Amino acid sequence: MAKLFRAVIMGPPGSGKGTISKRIAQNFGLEYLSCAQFLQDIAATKNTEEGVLVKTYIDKRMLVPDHVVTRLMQPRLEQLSRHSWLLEGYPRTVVQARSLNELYQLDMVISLNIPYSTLSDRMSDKWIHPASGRVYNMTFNPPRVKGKDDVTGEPLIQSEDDKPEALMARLRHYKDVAKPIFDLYKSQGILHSFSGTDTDRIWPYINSILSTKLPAGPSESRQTQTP
Ligand SMILES: Nc1nc2c(ncn2[C@@H]2O[C@H](COP(=O)(O)OP(=O)(O)O)[C@@H](O)[C@H]2O)c(=O)[nH]1
Ligand SMILES: Nc1ncnc2c1ncn2[C@@H]1O[C@H](COP(=O)(O)OP(=O)(O)O)[C@@H](O)[C@H]1O
Repeated sequence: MAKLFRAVIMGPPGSGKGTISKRIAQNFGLEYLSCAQFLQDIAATKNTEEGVLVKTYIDKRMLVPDHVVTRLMQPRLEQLSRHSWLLEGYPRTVVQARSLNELYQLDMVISLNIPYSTLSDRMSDKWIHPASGRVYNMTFNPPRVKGKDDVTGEPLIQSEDDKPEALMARLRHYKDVAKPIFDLYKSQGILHSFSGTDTDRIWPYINSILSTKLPAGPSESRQTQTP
């Protein structure tokens, strides 16, 4: 069996992690696991102490404590142990990064470096379908019918979190928390940063570097969600 590939994608909110992850998963047949989606699914479906705890943090827009996320992620990653994967939104703290390092040797960490003004413009154009987490952008990937989710036809909303002051605070937080994670991955020689204002311009660089490490594959990809 070919060596399995382990990758992580990082970037501030709105930097295009989800958009690029889907392209990577489609082109290279990796399993793509969004930690936020995974936690949201647990909060929505698991009526356990852990599910309720996770929901409390998500509702308060606070990071779920490291030991809880790590405990939940470990068995999920175990399920994917025979696949190559791409993680989005995990690790989010250096403690999570160290826990992940103890379990897996990462091959590549992709960091998206997008200017604030671009993030802010994107957010003002961003609409979401709250029930599914599907994300639209009125210029980049508009819904088929204005203001309606493509799958359910339900109304789309704009999130309070994406308004300018909230975005600035989230960005500041991201920078503080991500810095030691970058230092760690830099010291391992696996950090690759991509800068720019357009996903479509960054994508060819990511695609070409991944092509040197991975065979382009018939897609076994799907976004992996709840266990
Ligand atoms: N205008 C524009 N919007 C983009 C671009 N790339 C992604 N988006 C949109 O920006 C928003 C954030 O992208 P997403 O992939 O969800 O970023 P994430 O928060 O890092 O996962 C979404 O509404 C995307 O459709 C781009 O190059 N240009
Ligand atoms: N790696 C993680 N560690 C802790 N909490 C997380 C992690 N990833 C996601 N979350 C939780 O999921 C929520 C939604 O995550 P996300 O969609 O990335 O939005 P945000 O950019 O507002 O954090 C976060 O507010 C947090 O409660």
